[in-house]
Amino acid sequence: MSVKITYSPSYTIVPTYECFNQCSYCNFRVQPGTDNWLSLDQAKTILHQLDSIEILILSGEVHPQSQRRSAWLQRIYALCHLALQKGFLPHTNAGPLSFEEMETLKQVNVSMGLMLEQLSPRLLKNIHRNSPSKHPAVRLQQLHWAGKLKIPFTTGLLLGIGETETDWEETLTAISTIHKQYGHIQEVILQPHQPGKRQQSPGSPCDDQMLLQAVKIARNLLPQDIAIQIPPNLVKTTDMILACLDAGAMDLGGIGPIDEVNPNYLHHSLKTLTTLLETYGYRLQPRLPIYPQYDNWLPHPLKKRVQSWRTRLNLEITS
Ligand SMILES: O=c1nc2n(C[C@H](O)[C@H](O)[C@H](O)CO)c3cc(O)ccc3cc-2c(=O)[nH]1
Ligand SMILES: C[C@H]1O[C@@H](n2cnc3c(N)ncnc32)[C@H](O)[C@@H]1O
Ligand code: MET
Ligand code: SF4
Repeated sequence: MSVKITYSPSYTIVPTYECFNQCSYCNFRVQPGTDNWLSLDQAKTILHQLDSIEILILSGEVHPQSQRRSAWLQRIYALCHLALQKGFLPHTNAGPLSFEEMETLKQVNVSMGLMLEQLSPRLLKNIHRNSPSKHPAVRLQQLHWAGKLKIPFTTGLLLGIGETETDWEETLTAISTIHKQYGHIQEVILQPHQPGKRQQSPGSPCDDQMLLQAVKIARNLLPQDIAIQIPPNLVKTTDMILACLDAGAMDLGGIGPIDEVNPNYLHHSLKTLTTLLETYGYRLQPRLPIYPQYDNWLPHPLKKRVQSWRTRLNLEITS
């Protein structure tokens, strides 16, 4: 029997690129007030033409004390609601939220996410010196709140931003500890930092060997029920994708037409990935943005939608 590797057929919708943080590696953000937020009409046009399952709502951040914060959250809510109406399954990563904001978005998301990145406070002195929402305590608290609210959650590490292997171990151990308390972490993304054309300072890329080493450490430290995800478009060689799978990564994340975070790195086609994996004894299969063990945590209307997608996917896979 071949080993199953999953990916999520996904499309990324960006409510706004504006962000009050300035992470030095970011290729996504624009200055607050300089872009038009995505309107519901624009979103309708986009959704109309898609054949994905997941809609990843990925946003730049409006300051928590800004007068525009509630309009921003309402827009995100409305976009998720629209995606649900059109039959898609939303997953939001809009940076840190208040407890009430998170509770509100739970009603219209099948899962949510936030990268822990790295817990080390050292990074606040350089790459995160102008990014209040990258404070490790703020991000750890998000993981606790998501657990309390029973939100299936995706988090991860950003690799190659000036941290050490000991920092990885600390961050992974923190994720394990929180998961043991609430049981809500469905997957951990190991995200190799790759420089793009728009970022403030070039930074050095996370090389493939470093990623492989991180996969090995993560598989050893994380509980078995947490999946390890790697982004195939950010790994330089297909040999290294395979090496990461051999080391215990079992998911390739969202695959769609554009990687909004790293637009300079194209995804391989699904056909290429499927054939590559097949050749080496793996089976690439689509999955939903919520892992099955969490279906019972969903508000009733969302649970019904998820279950009908599961039936559809099972029929496709077995036919
Ligand atoms: O669901 C998520 N997808 C993340 N993605 C995935 C991505 O946005 C899309 O799902 C696919 O690339 C779609 O094509 C990232 C991609 C990158 O290149 C760099 C960082 C991320 C981070 C996240 C993330 O935190 N959550
Ligand atoms: C959505 C997530 O994307 C990650 N992120 C932001 N910029 C980059 C980059 N250049 N390379 C890889 N990951 C990045 C951050 O960790 C953020 O939380
Ligand atoms: N701003 C959020 C974060 O950094 C999500 C988008 S990053 C391109 O966590
Ligand atoms: S990585 Fe996220 S938080 Fe940092 S500047 Fe970019 S959009 Fe803002």
